Amino acid sequence: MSATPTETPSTDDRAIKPVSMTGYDADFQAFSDALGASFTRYGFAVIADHGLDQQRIDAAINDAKAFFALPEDVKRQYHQPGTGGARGLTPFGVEAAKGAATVDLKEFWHVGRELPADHPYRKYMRDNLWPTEVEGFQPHLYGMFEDLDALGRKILRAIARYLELGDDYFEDKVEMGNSVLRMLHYPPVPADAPGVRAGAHEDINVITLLLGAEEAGLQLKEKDGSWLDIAPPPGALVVNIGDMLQRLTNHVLPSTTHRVVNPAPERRGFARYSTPFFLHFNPDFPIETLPSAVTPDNPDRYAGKTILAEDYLTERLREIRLL
Ligand SMILES: O=C(O)CCC(=O)C(=O)O
Ligand SMILES: [Fe+2]
Repeated sequence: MSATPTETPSTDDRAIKPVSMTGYDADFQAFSDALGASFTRYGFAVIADHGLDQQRIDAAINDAKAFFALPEDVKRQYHQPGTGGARGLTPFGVEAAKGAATVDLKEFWHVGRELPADHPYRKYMRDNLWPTEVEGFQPHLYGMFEDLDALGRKILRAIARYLELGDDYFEDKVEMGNSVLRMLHYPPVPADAPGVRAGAHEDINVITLLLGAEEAGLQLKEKDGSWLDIAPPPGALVVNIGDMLQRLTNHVLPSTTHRVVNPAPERRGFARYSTPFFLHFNPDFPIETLPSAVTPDNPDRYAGKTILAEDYLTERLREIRLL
């Protein structure tokens, strides 16, 4: 059916409706119900009024842009091949979606948690790398890591409420999580570019908090196989469920396939910058199906398959060519 001139072609009645973070303090139960309903339906939610300090975010994003603008040989000093891409730069043309024939059209920088000198998790987490070429990079990017870590934990309280687990269920399971902030750069796309900016994939972690998706391209896969534009309003936060939480909840909360397609011809000359924060469990957390998520209609899909978060992560990084 073709659109009549009075219709707005981009309006899709399947579109995700934003949930305002102001509801978190005003009516936590209603906020948690709305968020949980969005995750159950899409595996995604769009959060308006997230309350993050915009100046701190802008400072970090500007530093990332300055880093990506450096010469390739300077940037490559911060690439550590064979280490899972956990810290520093992963250059253009390395990461590919699981099973994909072509690589993604992106480069990215990873920041992880800073640990005290003698912390037992040091055996799982590497030290951060910090480029000396961009002044302020370290405090700005680590500030953004901490802000998103704190917001992610708040959002997990709402997810715990929705799942009737006790609001602080996730607290001690993620407090030293192996989370990473990914500063992503998708360079301008030539008219004949093969592949897509990011191939269809699911996120590995617990939840992902994504800023910067207002530059078009992000789509989620509906159950009928069609692709739905996510198109958040400017400044909104996109949150999605990752495979670890899907597994813990026996797929009650789905980890939905998503991708970033190349833009329309008039936007192909523009770079895209986005910043997912992949919130992870503590590395030694055993992911074991929640008893409350097992019902006669939804029998345990992972009976006898308890796996440590760290082992699950390693398995998945191999699949996406980062290990
Ligand atoms: O760039 C985006 O909007 C999404 C990126 C993404 O899905 C990812 O890096 O896992
Ligand atoms: Fe993703």
